[in-house]
Amino acid sequence: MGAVVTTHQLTKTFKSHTAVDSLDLHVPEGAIYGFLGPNGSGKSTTMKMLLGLTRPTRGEIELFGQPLTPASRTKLLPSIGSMIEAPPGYGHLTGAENLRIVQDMLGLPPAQVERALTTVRLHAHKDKLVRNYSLGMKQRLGIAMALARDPSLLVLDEPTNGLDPAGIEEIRDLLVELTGQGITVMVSSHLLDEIDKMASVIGILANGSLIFQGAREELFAHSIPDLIIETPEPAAALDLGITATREPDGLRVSGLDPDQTADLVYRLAAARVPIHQVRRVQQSLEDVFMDLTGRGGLL
Ligand SMILES: Nc1ncnc2c1ncn2[C@@H]1O[C@H](COP(=O)(O)OP(=O)(O)OP(=O)(O)O)[C@@H](O)[C@H]1O
Repeated sequence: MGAVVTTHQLTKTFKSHTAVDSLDLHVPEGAIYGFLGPNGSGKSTTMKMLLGLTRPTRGEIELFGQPLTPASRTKLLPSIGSMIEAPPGYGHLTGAENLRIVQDMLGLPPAQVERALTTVRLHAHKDKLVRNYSLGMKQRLGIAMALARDPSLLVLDEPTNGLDPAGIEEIRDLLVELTGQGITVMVSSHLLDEIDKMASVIGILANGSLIFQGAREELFAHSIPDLIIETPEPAAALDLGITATREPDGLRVSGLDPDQTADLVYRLAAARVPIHQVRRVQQSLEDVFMDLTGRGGLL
C-alpha cells in the first residue's frame, strides 16, 4: 500500500526544547491513522508541520509521494483538509454561512460544499447560529469545512476532545465512513479507547518520539495480557512458588507467554490444584500504552 504521508527524521525544536524528535511517520493510503500521545507529546506540532503551518527544524516530509517544499506546497496542500485545535467557525454566523466563506475563499463548487454538510449530518441545522451548536455539532462543522475542498487526506487534531460518548461515536462513525469513500484520515487523540475502536494503524508519541508505529494487532502483540487462574485453592498454587497476586476468584499472573502458561498449568495440575478456568484479561489500548510508556517508552 502506498503512503500518503512519509516523514524522515522530522524534528521541531523550540529554543532548547525538542518538541518533535526525529519522526519517521508512515501513513498508509486508506488508513485511519490514530496518532496517540499524552498532552504535550508533540502531536499538534507534528500535524502543523505536515500542513505547512510550522517549519520543521530538521527532516523531510513527503505528501502523496512528493517532497513538501516551498515550490510544491501550493500543489500538495490543497489535497489536505484539516482541523487543528479548536473547531473553527464564527459563532455569530450560521453553519451554512460559515461554509459559504470557505466556499468563496477556495472557489469551491456549491454542490461540493453542500455534500460536505450532508456527510457530517448537519444539513438540518445549517441555518442555526454556530454559537447555539453543541460542541459535537461544532466539531462536525469543522470537519465539513475541512471536507469541503474534497481532500484525499484529512488531518484532525483531537476531534473528539470534550465530547460525550454519543458525540464520540458520531465522529468515529463519520471517520470510518470517510475512509470508505477513499479518504485517508490521520486523527490525533489522547483518548486511547477511542483510537482503539477506529484506527487501523497506530502511531504513539511520548516526549516527541515515536515509540510505536504499526497495525493495532502488532501493538497488542508487544504486550502480554495478564492471566487469570480461577481456582478455589489459591494458597495451594502460591505454595508452589509461583509469582501471582490474589483475585476474587483465584490468582493473576503477569508476563507469561504461551509456553510458560502451558508449563504453569502443568505444574498446577501435577500438584492437584483444582483449576476451574485459565483466561487472559482483555487489554485496552490504555493498558498497553501505560505498559509501553511506563517501561521508558522503548519497544
Ligand atoms: N510555539 C511554541 N513555542 C514553544 N513551545 C511550544 C510551541 N508549540 C508547542 N510547544 C511545546 O512543544 C511541546 C509539544 O506540544 P504539542 O502541542 O505539539 O503537543 P500535543 O501532543 O499536541 O499536546 P496537546 O494535546 O496538549 O496539544 C509542548 O511541550 C509544548 O509546550
